[in-house]
Amino acid sequence: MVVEVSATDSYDADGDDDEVLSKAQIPKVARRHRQSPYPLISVEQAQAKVMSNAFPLSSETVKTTEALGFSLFEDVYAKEPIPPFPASVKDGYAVIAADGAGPRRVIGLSCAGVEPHLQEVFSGACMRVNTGAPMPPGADAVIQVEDTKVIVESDDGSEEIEIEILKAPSEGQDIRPKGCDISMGELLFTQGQYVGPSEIGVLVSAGVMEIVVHKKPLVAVLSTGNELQSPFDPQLLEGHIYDSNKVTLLSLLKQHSIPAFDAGIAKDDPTHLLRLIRRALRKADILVTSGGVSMGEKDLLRPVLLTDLKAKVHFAQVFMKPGKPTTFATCVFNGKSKLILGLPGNPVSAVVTSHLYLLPLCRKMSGVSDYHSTIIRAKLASKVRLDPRPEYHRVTLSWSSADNLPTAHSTGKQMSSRLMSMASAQALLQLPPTTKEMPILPAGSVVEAIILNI
Ligand SMILES: Nc1nc2c(c(=O)[nH]1)N[C@H]1C(S)=C(S)[C@@H](COP(=O)(O)OP(=O)(O)OC[C@H]3O[C@@H](n4cnc5c(N)ncnc54)[C@H](O)[C@@H]3O)O[C@H]1N2
Ligand code: MOO
Repeated sequence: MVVEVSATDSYDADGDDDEVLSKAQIPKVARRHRQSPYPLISVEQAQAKVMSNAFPLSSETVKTTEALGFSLFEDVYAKEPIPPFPASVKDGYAVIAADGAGPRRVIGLSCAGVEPHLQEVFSGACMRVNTGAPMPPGADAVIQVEDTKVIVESDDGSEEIEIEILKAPSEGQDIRPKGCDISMGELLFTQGQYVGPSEIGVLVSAGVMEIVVHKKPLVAVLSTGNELQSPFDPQLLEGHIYDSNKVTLLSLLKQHSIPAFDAGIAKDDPTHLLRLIRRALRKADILVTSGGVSMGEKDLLRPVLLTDLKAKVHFAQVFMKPGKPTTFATCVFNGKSKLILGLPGNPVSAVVTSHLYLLPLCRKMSGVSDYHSTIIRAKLASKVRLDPRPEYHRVTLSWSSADNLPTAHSTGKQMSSRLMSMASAQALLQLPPTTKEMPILPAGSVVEAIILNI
């Protein structure tokens, strides 16, 4: 049984890709394997093999404003306190709390965006303040405008001369002291933190305008199969289909801020496949292919990887639906480690396995410490018939405040060719394989669900 083929040799890609010929021996159709020579492993085992082969990449410095989707290479500390000055929380009046309730003379205005007022608030006086404005010296409380009334105004009503405070303020009321959100030098985020929109906001507000991040892996996406036509071809030829996997996978990677490029469509010809793989591996850290990994005589990926690229195939059969023939290999190409995920060609299989293997792998290689997908529990809206393989059933989720768990609604027929089942999906239910005792899960059953797109 072929289980793992050693990759001690490095593949040297010198020479023109257009000249190279595959040496892969493709078995004659009558002599092909009738059973896969690879053991059927669990999803957990497959994930562990993929993750243990993720290799760290180097770091780079980026502008914080352009850091969305990166993860921090090192801990980051605040360069400024937030707020940088004691600030009013309300539109109202800066006062001295000890003066209590009663009349006050209005001596001026401190509004957001001006330098802290030099004029001091003294006993019996107050200063108008806006939300976010610096507190004037002398004042130790803010009284909101709702708790005051005007006693004397200027003739034209454009100035308040005297007001009455209706409720006695307490010291510190409605003031954000300097550094109360974040103090100067405080640890903001530790290394491995994913940089999302709010992290960028925190960093910029604390004066951190550049950060050191992990480089992201570059992914090449390759489709395989003679039946495939580019979406840019004006007319679909007989017996052909549009290559939807490549654009779906490229879009998925884009959605997750992972850099990726189109590596083309390989014909069912080992030499053409090898040429496109070589071209892709010259640049990419990870090569993702779809199709050509099952039991057909045109399933050429593994022979080419093993023979021509001296790759080590870690697994090629996973006990899951969809995604059974998912293949994972590693090789050394031009002296550099490369990871190859051979996803099944069926469109749903390619997307589901991307969520289970490709995205966590990319997150881990991008340095994200929490690279696992989020899993919740959900209740089935209706019964489901279980499959002999553990199934990743596509669902939408709804929430009613009367329930303690979200409800999962199937997206309909779950054939791995029907991408519509994935189109509106918000989660993948992790259904157990069928047993004699339990062929069906009844409505209301609670199952675990992988949340998509977060
Ligand atoms: N004898 C067996 N046959 C099959 C088995 C098996 O265990 N024994 N497994 C089945 C399962 S499960 C899957 S999944 C598929 C996977 O096959 P391949 O990965 O080899 O994919 P292909 O045969 O190349 O294509 C399958 C299907 O997907 C369409 N396809 C392929 N690429 C694209 C693309 N880029 N865009 C859109 N659609 C694509 C292709 O035309 C086929 O219809 O194998 C089963 N067979
Ligand atoms: O495992 Mo295949 O991916 O069912 O269609």
